[in-house]
Amino acid sequence: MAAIPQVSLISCEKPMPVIGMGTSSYPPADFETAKTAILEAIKAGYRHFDTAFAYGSEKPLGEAIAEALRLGLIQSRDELFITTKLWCSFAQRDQIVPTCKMSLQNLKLDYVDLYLIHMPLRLSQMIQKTPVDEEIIHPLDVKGVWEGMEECQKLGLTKAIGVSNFSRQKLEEVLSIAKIPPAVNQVELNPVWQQKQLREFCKAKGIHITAYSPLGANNTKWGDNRIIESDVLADIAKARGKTTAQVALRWVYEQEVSLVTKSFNKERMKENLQIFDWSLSEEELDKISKLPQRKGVTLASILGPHDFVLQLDAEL
Ligand SMILES: NC(=O)C1=CN([C@@H]2O[C@H](COP(=O)(O)OP(=O)(O)OC[C@H]3O[C@@H](n4cnc5c(N)ncnc54)[C@H](OP(=O)(O)O)[C@@H]3O)[C@@H](O)[C@H]2O)C=CC1
Ligand SMILES: O=C[C@H](O)[C@@H](O)[C@@H](O)[C@H](O)C(=O)O
Repeated sequence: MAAIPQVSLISCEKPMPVIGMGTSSYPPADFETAKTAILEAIKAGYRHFDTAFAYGSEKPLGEAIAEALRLGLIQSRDELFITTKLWCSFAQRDQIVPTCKMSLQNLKLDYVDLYLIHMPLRLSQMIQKTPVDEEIIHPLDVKGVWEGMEECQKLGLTKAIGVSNFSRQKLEEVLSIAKIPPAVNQVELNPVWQQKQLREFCKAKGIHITAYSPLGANNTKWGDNRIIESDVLADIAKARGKTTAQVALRWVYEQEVSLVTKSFNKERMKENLQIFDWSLSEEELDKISKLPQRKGVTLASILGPHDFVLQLDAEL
């Protein structure tokens, strides 16, 4: 297998592997299934894992890391790059540090590598299911919450801090008050939602983009099958002796972003790593650039079609 390239992030000493294993599964995986899949991913060569308080995957990830150390698959936790996210129900100045510590406890770690604000909004209740009632959705106190994130980094609870699902407008708000600028914005990015403008803005500001749902989150309740069923991608794949998924992931990587993709299937997780020893031709890139564009994963599809949420989606 070709080595996995790494990227450096601003305000962070540790480089990030450009491909990470997602851990948000649908339907939600039970503890053992998630832990076993994560261990398989470590065996397959993944060193970057993306979790979130909201996914319920912090505990199985923590257990898988402990087991990987016991088995000698890795010598030290430092060999891994672990990202987790602040859930919207804790998005208040005084709750950020305790919430980060709670995630560390779930993960059985002393620090994470990257801590992200999951979404640019606050929920005034803890939720067990989505969609949520409109009354509990509130604007984010960007200044207070970002100060809390900065405190997490200063305390050494995380090596880097960033955001997720932030539009250009929301990033500008953060940049206007930040002492530590966001290292990463994790957003949906794939051949059918290419995010050209956001990519240009982030590049100019030194904010690294990580693509989520690079395969369009097929077979989940938040995604669709436009990528996996794309004839254009399938034709390129056939001509190159690759799979449609590999063509999509390679295209994402060639946009100078990193990506997190989820597979709990042993063969597919290996397949998804085979994208670093070949490249797409100009002609293939051109065909992909002409694919019809539509956002697949909307905050409204997760939280409900409430005005405030629809407004956030429209900016993204
Ligand atoms: N910050 C945010 O708001 C969000 C972050 N994320 C993060 O990004 C990660 C990845 O995104 P996600 O939404 O899961 O979607 P992906 O685009 O990674 O797609 C995952 C789906 O594709 C299937 N799949 C994986 N590999 C292949 C393949 N080679 N061929 C065919 N099908 C394949 C998986 O099934 P199988 O497991 O059976 O292989 C799964 O159903 C998440 O797990 C999460 O960590 C995702 C959404 C939002
Ligand atoms: O209810 C749906 C799920 O929580 C889903 O929205 C998340 O897992 C999403 O992929 C995310 O990362 O935010």
